[in-house]
Amino acid sequence: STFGDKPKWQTNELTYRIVNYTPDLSKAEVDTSMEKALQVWAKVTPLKFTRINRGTADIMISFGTRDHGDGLLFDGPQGTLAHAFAPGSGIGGDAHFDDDESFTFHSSRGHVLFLVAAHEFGHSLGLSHSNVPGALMFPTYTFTDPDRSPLSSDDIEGIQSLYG
Ligand SMILES: O=C1CC=C(NS(=O)(=O)c2ccc(-c3ccccc3)cc2)CC1=O
Ligand SMILES: [Zn+2]
Repeated sequence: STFGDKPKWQTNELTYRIVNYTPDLSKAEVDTSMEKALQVWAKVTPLKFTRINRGTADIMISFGTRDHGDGLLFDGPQGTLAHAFAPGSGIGGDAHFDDDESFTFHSSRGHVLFLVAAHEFGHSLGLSHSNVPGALMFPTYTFTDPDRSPLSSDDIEGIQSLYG
């Protein structure tokens, strides 16, 4: 049935594009953060992510502030760090990061871009929030060692229920 089904991608081959960059990190650090964040999900599903550098990708990744063109305004420093859209055409799957925030590469001061992106890409793939504290899809940010997978068993069960 179509009613009530959580939206998901109808293919396992997805493209992404990093449309612009934040001054907080080097270009290479942003590229690495996004690649690692997608790999978190690719490791536990049949999903494959391919980067494109022009044109329209399934997951368009961009940094912006305040009114950045999707009608959902960012709120300046603190508050919302990012948002992402559930699977679908057009803006579906896209992830936007609030450039009034200070993102960091791996220190526990500031928000680790890799962790925020991994959470947002959970939404881009069709996940909603988890009620398990410490889960990657829990609504509040918690710093975890970026050298380890941030996925809890609840996150893995959630994504495998969609793309197992
Ligand atoms: O669904 C929502 C709505 C509210 C959001 N608030 S946020 O941008 O401040 C945010 C909060 C927590 C995270 C997060 C949670 C767990 C691990 C890593 C990041 C990411 C963004 C972001 C979000 O994804
Ligand atoms: Zn969220």
